[in-house]
Amino acid sequence: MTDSTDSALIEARGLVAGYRGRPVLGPLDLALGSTGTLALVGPNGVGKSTLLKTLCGVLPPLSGELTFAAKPVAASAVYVHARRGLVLVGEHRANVLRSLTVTENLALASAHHRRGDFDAFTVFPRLGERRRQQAGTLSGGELQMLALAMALALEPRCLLLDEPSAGLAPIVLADVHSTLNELRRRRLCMIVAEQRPDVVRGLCDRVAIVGGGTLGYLDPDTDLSGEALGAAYFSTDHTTG
Ligand SMILES: Nc1ncnc2c1ncn2[C@@H]1O[C@H](COP(=O)(O)OP(=O)(O)OP(=O)(O)O)[C@@H](O)[C@H]1O
Repeated sequence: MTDSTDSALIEARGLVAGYRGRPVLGPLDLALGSTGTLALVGPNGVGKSTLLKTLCGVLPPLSGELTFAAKPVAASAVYVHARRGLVLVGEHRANVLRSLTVTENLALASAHHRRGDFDAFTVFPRLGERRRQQAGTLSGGELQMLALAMALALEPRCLLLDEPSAGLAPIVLADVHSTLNELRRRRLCMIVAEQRPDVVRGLCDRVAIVGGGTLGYLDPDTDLSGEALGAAYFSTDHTTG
């Protein structure tokens, strides 16, 4: 189930994640190649966000080793990791500055843009229609699109997404889902944390249930509907992957 560690873009060994010395998750191992996609599913409070924040260097690990592109991920500001291509879109879209317009937010993100050929308004035409609107007045779906567009402007090598479905109506969610599918087709490395397994169905080549302080890997063809997921959770070998 584990990608070859030789080619791992992001790799954790004996990683323990938590806050102020108190573990939430771990020790766990994780290795994902440069075109790998991994879904982390599980209910509220099991540690999905904690793991994403730790993997992207926002939250220092309590112990263990963590590398990105074969270099240690040291605790430092988000932009330092983003410059290396490790980009988190957090649950509360904190990368979006609410008092700035859509265009201004995209300009800020593009200031770090390496190639300059990412056109947010082609990928998200709806954002083009709202370009002069203050981000704080966007709908939940539009805000999610802006957060995603700003992350993509950084040309990530690995994109970490926390609850992309949060607060979205089904029709907007379909848009976000098709964007994520397109990113997968372009072979972007992604880790997507979701409470809703239906959101990640077909999106990732590996699926791990987060629970009991570690990850339990599932067959990607596993039925991820509610009851089946519960059964899988209890039958899964929660060993490291
Ligand atoms: N800043 C923090 N300080 C201390 N404990 C925290 C902090 N943030 C989260 N926790 C705790 O860590 C545990 C895991 O929370 P986390 O947000 O990672 O779970 P989650 O699986 O992402 O849940 P959700 O789906 O609700 O976002 C919870 O018990 C939570 O209370």
